[in-house]
Amino acid sequence: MRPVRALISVSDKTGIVDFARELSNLGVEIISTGGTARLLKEAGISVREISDLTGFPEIMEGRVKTLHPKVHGGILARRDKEEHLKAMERLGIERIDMVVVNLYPFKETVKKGASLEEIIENIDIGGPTMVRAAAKNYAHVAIVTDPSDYERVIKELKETGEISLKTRFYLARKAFNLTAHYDALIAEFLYSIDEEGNPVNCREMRNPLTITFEKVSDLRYGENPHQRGAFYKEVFIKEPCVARAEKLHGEKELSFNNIYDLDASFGLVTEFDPQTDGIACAIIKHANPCGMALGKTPEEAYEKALKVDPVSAFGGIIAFNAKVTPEVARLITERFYECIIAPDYDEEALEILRTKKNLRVLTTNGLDGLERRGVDSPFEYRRITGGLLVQDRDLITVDPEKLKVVTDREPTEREWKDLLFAFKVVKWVKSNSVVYAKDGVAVGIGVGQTSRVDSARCAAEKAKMMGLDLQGSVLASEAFFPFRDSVDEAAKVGVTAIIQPGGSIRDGEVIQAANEHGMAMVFTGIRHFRH
Ligand SMILES: NC(=O)c1ncn([C@@H]2O[C@H](COP(=O)(O)O)[C@@H](O)[C@H]2O)c1NC=O
Repeated sequence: MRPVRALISVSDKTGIVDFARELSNLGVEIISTGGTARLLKEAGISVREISDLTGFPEIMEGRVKTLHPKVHGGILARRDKEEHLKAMERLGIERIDMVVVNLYPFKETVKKGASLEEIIENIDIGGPTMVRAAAKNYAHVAIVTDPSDYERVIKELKETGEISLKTRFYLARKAFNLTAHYDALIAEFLYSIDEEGNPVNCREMRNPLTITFEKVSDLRYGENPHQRGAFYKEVFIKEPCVARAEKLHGEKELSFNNIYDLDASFGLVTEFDPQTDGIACAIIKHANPCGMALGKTPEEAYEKALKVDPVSAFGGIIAFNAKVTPEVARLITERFYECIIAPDYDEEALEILRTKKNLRVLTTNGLDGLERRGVDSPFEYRRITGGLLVQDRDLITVDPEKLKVVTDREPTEREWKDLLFAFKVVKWVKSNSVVYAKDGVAVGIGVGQTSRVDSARCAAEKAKMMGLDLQGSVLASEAFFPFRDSVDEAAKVGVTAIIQPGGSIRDGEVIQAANEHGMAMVFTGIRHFRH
């Protein structure tokens, strides 16, 4: 296809002057809208105003400028159909062979926190209509939506005098991907507010579901080297998180597994408020913590976390809920870790960490309070073959007022502290999970066994191997105990208090076991399965 006429209407004017000049020099007539036409004319390019083509002025502050049969007839006409060509001739419709459009900056307008009125005005109507029309008619028309394609188009035109079907198809696919993304963003925004523009705190599980993401980068591979991988992020996410994190050091790219583990590590440490709960350090392997502790300083939290399982910690991911200090940075560089993530770093700490070539250092540039988490990203998505499971993120926190002591004995103050700590940690351990805790350290972490009692046994075994004493520890279970066996196991190693959701038909038996062992037991009424 050799283009005779191009319609140019762009919001992002990057590179448009050079592109239009090249087209014009190649003999293509340029038609353009308001601001674009002005810019091109100022650059000395010969431009015909859209109103000259339509015979109709731009109206309603630009709400209607290209929405006209003379525009859409010129784009949509099939050049291989007699009837279409006759209609063009009869109605004086001129062919438009190339459409160069990019859309009103809806995303940017939302992101800058503009008023609802301004956001609505930035929903482009004329642009997507032309983009879709031209993309539909890719057999005859070229649709250019991305400034990074200008060079390719000009090169092809100069070399062959035409834009090939292959290129037109490439451009058309890209164009529909753009309008789909654009409309998905509009829908996403509208589902996040009420009719007056106030944020809604519970979003609908809509049908159909259109979700859209922006590509952050390609990855070297997926979970395994034979799987391809890429990393995408939500467009409107403001919450400090891994998807928005900034890499401060480390040449090596983050891998698929690194990103997944970083997410688990940051999720776990941000369960804890550094001001009220203390400084949290988590060491993660394969999305499970192999070390987790609270401390008064990052170095104290780190040293305690490391003791939980220094063998597994090798090559792990470390996270903090507070600023990384030079003291802890020094300790970290003594061992091999893949990545570290924290809300902030001391300058000197960064310098120390930078001496480790392969360590990737990430910052989330801050920390949201728990109450803000999930506001702009409320859902969790899990793919199954041929489908998608959607659920609210597991953001519930235990309300101490609603906890129920079910045993004869109440937990002591020290036990209470550890119980609440352990229940937050166990939420981030793959089910079936149990966590033994003592003085703010997860001294035994029972990960992902198919029976709860196995998790309890494995964690106790491991603690023993690591020389950690479970005497006087507490135990948290992410789901109820179906039998009394785990309670008996816990008693054997010296557990004195247990926290669990409750709700089993054998709760009576389980409570009786706890009473027999002189333990305190607390029901949360909240289950935290994690698959
Ligand atoms: N209303 C219309 O008919 C219309 N036609 C094109 N636009 C958009 O107007 C923008 C360009 O405007 P200008 O050339 O005035 O700077 C482009 O992003 C284009 O997608 C329109 N704007 C919005 O719907």
